[in-house]
Amino acid sequence: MTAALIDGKAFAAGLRERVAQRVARFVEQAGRAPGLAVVLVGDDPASAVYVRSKGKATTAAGMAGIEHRLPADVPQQALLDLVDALNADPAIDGILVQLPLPSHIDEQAVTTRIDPDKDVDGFHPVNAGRLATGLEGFVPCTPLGCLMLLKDQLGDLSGLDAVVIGRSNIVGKPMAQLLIAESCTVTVAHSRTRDLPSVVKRADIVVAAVGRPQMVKAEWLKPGATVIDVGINRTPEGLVGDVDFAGALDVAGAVTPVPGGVGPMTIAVLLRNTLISAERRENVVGEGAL
Ligand SMILES: Nc1nc(=O)c2c([nH]1)NC[C@@H]1CN(c3ccc(C(=O)N[C@@H](CCC(=O)O)C(=O)O)cc3)C=[N+]21
Repeated sequence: MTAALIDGKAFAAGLRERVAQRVARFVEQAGRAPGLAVVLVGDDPASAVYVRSKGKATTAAGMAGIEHRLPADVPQQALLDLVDALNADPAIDGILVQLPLPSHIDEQAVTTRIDPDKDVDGFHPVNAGRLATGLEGFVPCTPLGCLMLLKDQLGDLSGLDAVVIGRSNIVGKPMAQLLIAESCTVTVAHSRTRDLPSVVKRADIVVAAVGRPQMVKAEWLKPGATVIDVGINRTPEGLVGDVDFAGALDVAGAVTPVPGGVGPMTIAVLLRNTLISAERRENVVGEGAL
């Protein structure tokens, strides 16, 4: 084994600590805690687990976490009405509607209903457009967490060859935008990409976000590459990423584990985004780096 392990869990703990310190300053100045509303529709056990750990992390950072649970058969209009109420509530700085939603609900209708300036997930098309054009806005938590790990590991990314595997609106596309903004040469690969191994071979940075267990093989990697594994796949053998982790350890320069890599960063960045939303909404100048 030659690769360094990228300890996302430790980095996320540090970020949560820095957020908590700035939250304390915010509370002094604004006279209230930042508020994050999390909406969970139905009772998918995996979603319930994420929502619970989000709730715990929110409280630990000194923020107010408000959970709304709706039955799986809730009419779409009732969900939209709840979003409207949260948009109008001055104590709420961030709104997260846990995805996926039941199939009778149009996810786009819900995502676009959230006030873009409370959209701490960064899923609203206005925030996607802001990211694409270099305007300030909310950036989706998972790709921003990946970028933080990359910059911590590599410093300046400018000129590096980056391959993003996956083109989702939630991870692949915003990840590519972030890497373009860092002056990487970015390739976005996906299920129709021809000869993925040779595309990956060129990359100094590989971000795997496909949702297929251990799809990215160690032999594809350029020796010394930095590998960020966004995949969280539940298999009979346990939780595994999109990368052949054991193999990558012998080829890569650095690699994120699953669990303990990108996942914890997603929650830490969510708290960061919520704090920044609160500071903007109350005109509080944040002090101390995040
Ligand atoms: N509107 C919305 N925003 C989200 O950000 C969102 C969502 N919907 N729906 C579900 C996915 C999933 N997600 C994760 C968060 C933390 C871990 C995490 O902390 N994982 C740990 C533990 C994994 C485990 O044991 O299950 C790890 O990777 O080490 C994983 C996944 C946020 N999501």
